[in-house]
Formats: sequence, C-alpha cells, structure tokens
Amino acid sequence: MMFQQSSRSLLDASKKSSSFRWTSSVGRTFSSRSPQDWVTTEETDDPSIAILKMNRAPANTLSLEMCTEISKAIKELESNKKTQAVILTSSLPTIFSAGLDLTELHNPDKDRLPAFWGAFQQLYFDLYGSRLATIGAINGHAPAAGCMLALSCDYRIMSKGNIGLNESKLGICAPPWLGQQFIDTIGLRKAELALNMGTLFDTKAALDIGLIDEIVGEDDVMDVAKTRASQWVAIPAPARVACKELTRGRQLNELKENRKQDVDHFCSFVNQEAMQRNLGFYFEQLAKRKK
Ligand SMILES: CC/C=C\C/C=C\C/C=C\CC/C=C/CC(=O)SCCNC(=O)CCNC(=O)[C@H](O)C(C)(C)COP(=O)(O)OP(=O)(O)OC[C@H]1O[C@@H](n2cnc3c(N)ncnc32)[C@H](O)[C@@H]1OP(=O)(O)O
Repeated sequence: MMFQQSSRSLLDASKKSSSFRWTSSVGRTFSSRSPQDWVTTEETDDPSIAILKMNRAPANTLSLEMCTEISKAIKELESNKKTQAVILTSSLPTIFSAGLDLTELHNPDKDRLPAFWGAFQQLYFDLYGSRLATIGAINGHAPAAGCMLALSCDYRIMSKGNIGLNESKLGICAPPWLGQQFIDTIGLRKAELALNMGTLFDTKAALDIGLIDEIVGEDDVMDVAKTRASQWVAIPAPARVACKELTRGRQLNELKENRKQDVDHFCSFVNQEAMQRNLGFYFEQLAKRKK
C-alpha cells in the first residue's frame, strides 16, 4: 500500500518508472572526488534521526550523478525502519546548493539531457514524498533547484544566504511542478512577483514571505535542526505520513502521470537556440562576478 508506514517512500516512483536510461558520467563534474563522496549520511545520538550532508564542492550543484546520490541516500535511510527523520544540510561553508548544474543544460549531450531531467524528477519524488520527516538545515545560498531541495523538506530553518527561484534571470522558467511547490508554499501573488522578477530572498525576507520557517544562528543550526526533528518524530508516524499525503499527494501524482511529457518539454525548451544563448551569457556573468 502506498501510504502505510513502511520503508517505502510516499510515492515510490523509482521502481515503476524506468523510462529513461542512466548514462555514465561524461567527465563534466567539478569535484575531483567521486560521486559516492558527494553525499554522506550520519547518525545522531537519537537513532530515529539521521543527517544527510551534501559535499559536492564548490557549490553542491545538482548534476545527474548528484541527484542520483541524494536519492540513493534517502532510500537507504528509509530502508532502516528505525529512521524516522532526516536533516538535509550542506558541508560547504556558504552554499546549501546552487541549484541545477548548469553544465548539464549548456550545450547538452542529447542522450544525457533526458536522463539528467529524469534524475532531477526522481529526486523530487524521493525527497518531497519521503516517508521520513525532513528538516532542511539551510546553511547557505539556495537558489532555484537549491530552493526546491529546501521546499521539499517538511520544515525549514536557515542561518544565512539567499533563497528563491531565480530562473527568470537565466532566461528560463521554473518547471511547472517546482513553480507549483513555490505557489503552494508562499501563495499565488507573492509567487507571481517573485517568479517573474527572479527574486532571491535573504533570511529575514524569506521568513516574512513564509519561504522558511525559522532563522537560526550559524552555530545553532544542527542543534535546532535536531530539536525540530525530535518534535516531528514525536508525532505518530502514520499520522505524519497521512498529513504529507494530504498536502503533497496530488502534486506528486500529477508529475508521476506526466513524467515523460515533462522530460520532453524540458529537453525541447533547453535545446532552443535562444535558451542556449541566455545560458551562455549567464555563465559569463557568473565568471565575471567572481573576477
Ligand atoms: C510553463 C513552463 C515552461 C517551460 C519550462 C519547462 C521546463 C523548464 C526548463 C528549464 C528549467 C530549468 C530549471 C533550472 C533550475 C536551476 O537550478 S538553474 C541554476 C540556477 N542557479 C543559479 O543561478 C546559481 C548560480 N550561482 C550563484 O549565483 C553563485 O554561485 C552563488 C550565489 C550560489 C554562490 O556564490 P559564491 O559563493 O560567490 O560562489 P561562486 O559564484 O564563485 O561559485 C563557485 C563555483 O561554482 C560555479 N557555479 C555556481 N553555481 C553554479 C551552477 N548552478 N551550475 C554550474 N556552476 C555553478 C561557479 O561558476 C564557480 O565556478 P568556478 O569556481 O569559477 O569554476
């Protein structure tokens, strides 16, 4: 059954949906460490609470392999019946996640592109639909898909950095399911303004708009995250999982039913000349900003 308290996620789409093939890395990654090191899980002194850390320097960007590694880690945690909550955080000093790895989108490999988007969809299913209580310990910047990671958590605390969906600044639009997640969180009018302007919010503005739940001091992030996780775990798991189904089930099912169309839509969107030009321009700006 889909929503019983088990080691399965809320919407266990991974096994049912094998419409894309995984392709091997084409050496476009930043970090010299292997994908297995990009995500680590740790126990806490409470056996029901685990920590999932993203360690992909320099920016925890989501490549195909990074999405797959995070999904794999969530599944592994879910397979342990004792685990009831996970804290998602970053081991980098100032960045939670800089969103999608833009090298996947710019001059893309045509076979890899659909697999990449499939892996990103899968990550959304696995995190947004996890049976675990998920606490986002956002300890740095979280633009675009970095914001998606945060929005997919049940509770969000943030210590520093900016958060939001800035895709319009890249000349693109967030995919409908991510846009909907944003609207569901902060409301239509606020989302309309923020999506169009590509607004990134600092912690105070993010709290004001309802994008995060709490601002915490940099040194307190993990302590507060564990306290919040304990509070979520104290709710009987069947009730917690049923509440998640109530609030997230419709959205998850909608994408599940439209997965293939969503991949096709994304690929044709990204392959447009104008889109490629905008991305190239954005990359140049990123590099210049650094200089
Ligand atoms: C109805 C709808 C219709 C159609 C829609 C259909 C489909 C949708 C189509 C497309 C949707 C695509 C969705 C996209 C979502 C995304 O996530 S796009 C990615 C957006 N991310 C960003 O814009 C963040 C860019 N990065 C930054 O702003 C800064 O890096 C950041 C503030 C995060 C940190 O700043 P700082 O600490 O100064 O670090 P650096 O800027 O120096 O960055 C370190 C190195 O990392 C590189 N880098 C950073 N971000 C990315 C990235 N996202 N991808 C690739 N590379 C990145 C940066 O260049 C530095 O590299 P270097 O050290 O110079 O080699």
